[in-house]
Amino acid sequence: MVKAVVLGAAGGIGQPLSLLLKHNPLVTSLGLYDIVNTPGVAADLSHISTPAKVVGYLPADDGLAKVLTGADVVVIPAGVPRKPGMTRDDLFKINAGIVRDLATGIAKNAPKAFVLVISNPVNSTVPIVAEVFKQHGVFDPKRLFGVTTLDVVRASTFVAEVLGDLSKAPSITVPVVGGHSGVTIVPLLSQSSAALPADFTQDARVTLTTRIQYGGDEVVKAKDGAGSATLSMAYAGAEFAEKIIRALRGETGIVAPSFVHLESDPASGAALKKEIGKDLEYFSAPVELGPQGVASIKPLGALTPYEKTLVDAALPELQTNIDKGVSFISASKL
Ligand SMILES: NC(=O)c1ccc[n+]([C@@H]2O[C@H](COP(=O)([O-])OP(=O)(O)OC[C@H]3O[C@@H](n4cnc5c(N)ncnc54)[C@H](O)[C@@H]3O)[C@@H](O)[C@H]2O)c1
Ligand SMILES: O=C(O)C[C@H](O)C(=O)O
Repeated sequence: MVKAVVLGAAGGIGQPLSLLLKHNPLVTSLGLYDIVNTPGVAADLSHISTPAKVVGYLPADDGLAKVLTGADVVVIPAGVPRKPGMTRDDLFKINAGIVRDLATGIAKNAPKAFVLVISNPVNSTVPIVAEVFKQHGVFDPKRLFGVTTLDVVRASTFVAEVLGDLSKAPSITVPVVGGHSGVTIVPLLSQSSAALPADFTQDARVTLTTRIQYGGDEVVKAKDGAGSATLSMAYAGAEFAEKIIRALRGETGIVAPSFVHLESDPASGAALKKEIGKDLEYFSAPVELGPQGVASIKPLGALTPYEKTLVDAALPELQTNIDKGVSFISASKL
């Protein structure tokens, strides 16, 4: 029995993500929460002939507490998306408070749930959730994940495009590490499971790396004011949620990159800090998942000199983003 909950379920990501979770036979109960429209979304999804029982709540009548009760996995895509010209950090002003309030609800009603944060800026919203949990005395770093899967999905697709064969995309894996914004997104193309062409130049590698780093901007620009990636994000979020669900059901050997607290597995987290040469609290790295959440954080492995410069360039911005999330909660009255 697995109860999955989507907070922000009526939004651009929330609706297709809820559809994909309803389609997943491992989900037996699906709770939807938003400040608008969840009864309609829930009624619609509830007619689909798959096992999950669907319920939808609004804030009235303690809806947040009700939807979270019994949750095993909580996915958070609530918050505003970017418009052209904005950075993810520009969303902090609105989304930080939304994520803080939802995290407070989780801390009170589902403190043992696995929490998957999609709301941007992920590099700051994940620390916000952690700090709220700490203030409520329920923080378990193993159970908190920033969802960076869309970067991994993009990297697989773009490498398959370079190889001229999109049918390879589902089987290509490229670790993408660091964080989830601009320069903090670091694709390790040298570790792609499908080798790039032998004549692939350094210029082409830089272009491909930049495309992965700024894939989000490509969508924001194409949507021209109507938001950011929703459908590809729903796909990526559902893929990551399924990995989490399989791990919590006892399946072993599942590895996926995610933005995690480096104390989630102290030994491998300390080794990663040494590898990157900085005492960061959070970093996105390939994580081995287990029934308790983070089982271990994998090393980045051998990097090319170019990839090393990318990691070095990511570190100061990551530190700033993390500090911003942490200070937001230390300055907030919960
Ligand atoms: N991690 C990633 O890779 C990634 C990818 C794409 C988008 N995002 C982020 O996901 C977020 C959502 O994007 P979207 O396109 O779905 O936006 P959207 O505006 O379409 O949907 C957001 C939903 O959140 C709801 N919401 C707002 N405040 C809420 C609250 N307090 N409680 C519950 N629900 C609330 C809104 O009513 C809306 O339905 C944005 O912050 C966006 O930047 C992250
Ligand atoms: O680009 C955005 O603002 C949304 C998301 O983070 C993405 O990578 O598509």
